[in-house]
Amino acid sequence: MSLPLAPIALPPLPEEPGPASVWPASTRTLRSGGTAIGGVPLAELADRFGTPCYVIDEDEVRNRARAWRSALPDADVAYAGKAFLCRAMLRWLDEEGLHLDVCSAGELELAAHTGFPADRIVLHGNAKSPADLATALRLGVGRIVIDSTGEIARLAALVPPGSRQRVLVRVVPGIAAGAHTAVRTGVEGQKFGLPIAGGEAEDAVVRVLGQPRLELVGLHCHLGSQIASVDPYVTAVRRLVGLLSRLRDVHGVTFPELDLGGGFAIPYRDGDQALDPRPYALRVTSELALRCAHADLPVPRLTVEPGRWIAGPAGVALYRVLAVKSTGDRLFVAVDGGMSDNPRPALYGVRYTVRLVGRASSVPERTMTVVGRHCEAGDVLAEDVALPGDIRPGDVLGVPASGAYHVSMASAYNLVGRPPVAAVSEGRARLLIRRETLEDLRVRDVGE
Ligand SMILES: Cc1ncc(COP(=O)(O)O)c(C=O)c1O
Ligand SMILES: N[C@@H](CCCC[NH3+])C(=O)O
Repeated sequence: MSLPLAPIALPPLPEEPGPASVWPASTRTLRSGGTAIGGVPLAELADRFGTPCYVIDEDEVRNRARAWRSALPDADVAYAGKAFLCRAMLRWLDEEGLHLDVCSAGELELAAHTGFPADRIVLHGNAKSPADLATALRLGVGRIVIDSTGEIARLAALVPPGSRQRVLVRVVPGIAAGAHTAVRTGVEGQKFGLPIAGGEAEDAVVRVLGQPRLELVGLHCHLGSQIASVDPYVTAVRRLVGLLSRLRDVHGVTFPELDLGGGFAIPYRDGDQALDPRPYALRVTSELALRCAHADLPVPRLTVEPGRWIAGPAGVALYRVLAVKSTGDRLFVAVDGGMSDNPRPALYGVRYTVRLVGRASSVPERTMTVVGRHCEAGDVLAEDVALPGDIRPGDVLGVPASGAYHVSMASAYNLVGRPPVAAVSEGRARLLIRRETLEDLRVRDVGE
């Protein structure tokens, strides 16, 4: 078991934050020409665990969790488990003092199983099942986020007599932010939350206040994902404080908490914009203090919910080249994974970085497209990337920024089996999640 690391000292904030790297901070180029992470050569990991394989740098996860905690020492930092969850990850987050955002009974049960404190868990979901709500109440989660009006009485009826469940109401502030329409949740016309503009948010607050078994502790909003600018969050603070002010004026209530969700951008390729927690913290907390002072409201305790920002840059996907093919004017490098372990290029058109990580090459680079092994022409992992011209079957390729929304969104497409996850730290590697075997897939098939 590794001990918690000493708190990292963050360097003073530069005027203009420099570009963030797409590789974990522990990445080194070895004398052999290969690449190591957490002190472990990636080629060694590919041999030991097979490919495709996901590698997660424990110290990178811990340092990124600490970056948010030290940027916002008076706030709660709730890691969004949907980005990537497993028992070891939960332990690291618990040791780093984070809270946890879950959106299903499955994520909740896993957290409970590892002993993650239930009062530090917040349950989300636009369509929570009876099992989600029952599990949340049985385990005693700290907060449940109300996402629709119909959910209010349904939840209240499940709360045992004599107790109260703390809840937040998720509101839609009418702010378009995020890298793709599929991940923009701050605007009206999508399935999450209750709009401020249409009055649905205020109506829900009034209904929750009418339920003695629910304790409304504040508002929640989540604008979307891959947001690189602090501006939309500052606008969200203004709109949410505007609603808080109205709720106090009209209904005589004030709340102790405000949850601004996550969505903080990371780079996938050199030059991509990333969100830095320090300017976020500075601008969001000063805007909140200012707006609350103007409205004569108590300043609520802030919660943020980073998922991708903590897990994404800590993960590297490893693939082995199976085929190299030139057709027309295009050069394709086909690897042994693809859209079943990384659906993100197909879903959102995301562009990734790829590096030859197992050996050196002095052959000049050529532009090629790295594709997966699945039965779709759209199974492209990285379009038009520069790789050494002598790439050949057997080579190991590494794809950084793969720690969030890959393994957690992996599928059984073509029955290839989901990849394993190995953790690296201080020169050691250990398996966290084993590969899904053909036997695992077969045992679910119980009919004739
Ligand atoms: C409610 C909520 N909080 C937090 C997150 C985490 O988002 P991200 O991983 O982009 O930080 C999500 C997913 O977008 C979400 O739906
Ligand atoms: N799954 C998305 C983002 C949505 C996050 C959950 N609300 C991604 O891969 O980027």
